[in-house]
Amino acid sequence: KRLPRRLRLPVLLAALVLVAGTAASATRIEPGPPRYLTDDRGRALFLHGFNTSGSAKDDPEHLPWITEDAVQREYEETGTNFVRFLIQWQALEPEQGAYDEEYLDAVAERVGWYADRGYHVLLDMHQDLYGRYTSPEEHSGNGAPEWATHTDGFPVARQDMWELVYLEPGTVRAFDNFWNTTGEHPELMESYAAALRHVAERFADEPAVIGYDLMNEPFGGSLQGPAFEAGPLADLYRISIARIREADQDAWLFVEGQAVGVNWGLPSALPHLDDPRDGEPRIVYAPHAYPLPMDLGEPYAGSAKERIDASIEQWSGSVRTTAERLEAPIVLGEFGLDMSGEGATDYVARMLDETDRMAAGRAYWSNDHDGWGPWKDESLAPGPLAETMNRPYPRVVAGHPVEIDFDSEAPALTVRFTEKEGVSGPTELYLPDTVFPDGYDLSVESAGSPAEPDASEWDGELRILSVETASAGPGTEHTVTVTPE
Ligand SMILES: CN(C)c1ccc(C(=O)NC[C@H]2N[C@H](CO)[C@@H](O)[C@@H]2O)cc1
Repeated sequence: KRLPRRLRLPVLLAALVLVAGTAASATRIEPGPPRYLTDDRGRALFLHGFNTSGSAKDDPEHLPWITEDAVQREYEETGTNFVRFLIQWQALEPEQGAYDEEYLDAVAERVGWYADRGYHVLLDMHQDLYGRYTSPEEHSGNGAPEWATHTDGFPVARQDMWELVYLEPGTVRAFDNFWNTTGEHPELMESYAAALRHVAERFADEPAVIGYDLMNEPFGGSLQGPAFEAGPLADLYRISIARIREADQDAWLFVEGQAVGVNWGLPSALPHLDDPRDGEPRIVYAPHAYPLPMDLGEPYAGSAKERIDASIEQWSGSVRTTAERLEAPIVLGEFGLDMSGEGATDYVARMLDETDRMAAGRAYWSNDHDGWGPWKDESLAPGPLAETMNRPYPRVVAGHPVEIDFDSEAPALTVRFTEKEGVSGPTELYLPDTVFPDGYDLSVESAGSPAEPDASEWDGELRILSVETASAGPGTEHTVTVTPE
């Protein structure tokens, strides 16, 4: 992903031209009351996992490399509870109106591997470069099927840097036809939404499928910034939400702003999206984070580290602004880097701290064998990323979360929450053996005074500590702190 030096300025200028309409002062708001996903007992749900997987883009069956053994190993080495699982429109609907049920069977088999291990699965309708039919062979274009790809004869040239294929005339035209910016293809967005409904029909009764990421890294073609995000992108989301809700009233629906500019930290102009379901809305804001200095090849170290930290601060403020507008919880859908770079594990830990502070979920990009992932090689020997992701975190919190903090120096995991009516069950904490090799010490405070938990239980196999705090009435603040014995 490192940009050749000679390409850095033109790429930056090209991308900034594209996002000119997006630029807006990223007003940082004070951390507001975090919104969060909830489980079937009303507990706040925290998602911690990987994207699975980039390899699906080039796989002839459009499936990720993962095996059931690898899912088991992932839990053993990282304690994750979440997977952003890539699916593709071209595999789902290779011919218009004809869905490939064998593909969905294969997806369901893999969902089962995660379900059997207590994972939450987000099915990500993935695209890069619109699809296979708009990108030269060596670029991993994926997403739209051939029948939905209309380049109108405009060229798509090979590029030294895959991202630049987005700017090719044929790619831009394919997107302009999809968004109906050309006025020539009003049917494509409806077809896309119908495909999402078909997936929802298939998994509506699979409790492990927590929801759907409606489109990966949307690109507006010749329409960029607010005109795109508040225009056809919001329209696609409204149509897709309506179609999915015809099949599934309970899935969480994850929406992204455009990738360009927003991945770097500029605010998204995505508008509030209504959810027609009965009960609380279940829309999730799912941004990606790729700080621009790192996209331009800077390591998270030395003089660049301060600039990257400032970029993360801007990103965090922009994300909060957008999530507040959407009245939605936040799940960071992608963050990642080449783990061979200087400061790589520090960057991952920084993003895990940031999402803890935001009460946000996160999925690292990705679990591939490409130098970015957690495995040293195909033997699934864990590398430095696995060790960094294998970190204490709350899987569920029995109330309204106020603070999630893992202090790696102490070390200590602190979870603070206010008691809420309608919530049942314990707070569940994942405690890796690397931090708690000889057990743990648990302390509980309720309304500021030491308290005894009603119950606590340790599952040594899954390394999960369940803590039942004694009820002291709605609004009471409870603090659970765990330190190594
Ligand atoms: C010019 N455009 C539209 C553009 C440029 C760069 C990215 C990108 O790096 N994305 C970050 C990662 N996300 C994808 C998978 O979703 C990975 O392939 C990228 O590394 C996206 C879009």
